[in-house]
Amino acid sequence: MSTAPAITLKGRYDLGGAPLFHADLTVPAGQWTCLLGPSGVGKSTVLRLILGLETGGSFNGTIIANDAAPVAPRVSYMAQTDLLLPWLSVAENAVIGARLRGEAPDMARLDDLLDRVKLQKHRTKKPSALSGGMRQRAALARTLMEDRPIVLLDEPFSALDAGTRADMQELAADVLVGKTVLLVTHDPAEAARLGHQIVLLGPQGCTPWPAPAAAPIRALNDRDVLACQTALLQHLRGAA
Ligand SMILES: Nc1ncnc2c1ncn2[C@@H]1O[C@H](COP(=O)(O)OP(=O)(O)OP(=O)(O)O)[C@@H](O)[C@H]1O
Repeated sequence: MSTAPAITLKGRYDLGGAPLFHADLTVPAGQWTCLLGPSGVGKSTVLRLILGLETGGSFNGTIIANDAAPVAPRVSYMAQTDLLLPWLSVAENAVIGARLRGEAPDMARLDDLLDRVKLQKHRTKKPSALSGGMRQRAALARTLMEDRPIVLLDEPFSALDAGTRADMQELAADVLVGKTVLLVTHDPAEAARLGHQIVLLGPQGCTPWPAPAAAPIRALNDRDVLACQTALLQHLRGAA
């Protein structure tokens, strides 16, 4: 798999004939960038634009990787909705990418990931037999099965209880070392823990927010993490 590139998205996005946001976002190579902002500002749209998916609006600008190769074919994407296929089991859903490409799935990797997302004993169940948090972990396993250099995550831990959320953050940070990751989140604590870079998206553009100095993934009780999440929450409350 190719080296993780940096990605730059620059331009204006219009929805229904009016501008929704201006963006000048650089996602550094091999690092986590956490994107926050009010509901409806366009965070998921940014991910869909990078993927080249339909958004309902129009983008006038550029999305480029610093190695000049196309971005979309190198992306692994976890959407806000789990997009699990209801007729497949947890394990079959997790390897759907390889199956669709006509490749043999890496079964050792699958076993390891199902252990780590705590779904090993549920691997033969269909999505309808899972809780919301279990479904989200199944979708996370499917995303992590794809060994892609660019990973786009749209609120991937939002349905998880607090303890499992912390565990899954640590799993994702471990598995995605060296990848270029763009994480959309509403959780200031998550951004303070995971982000090499934290960016706030507003109608006028992207504003960097200072991340704690230590390298991610940071301890939950790290003093700088706590200070960062508190300041970020205060700012977001003020901006809402
Ligand atoms: N397919 C679509 N067609 C038309 N409008 C859309 C479509 N998808 C999203 N929108 C609109 O685009 C705007 C931005 O949506 P988006 O989902 O990107 O916001 P967001 O910042 O991710 O919100 P949230 O934090 O609530 O998930 C919203 O006004 C939404 O209603």
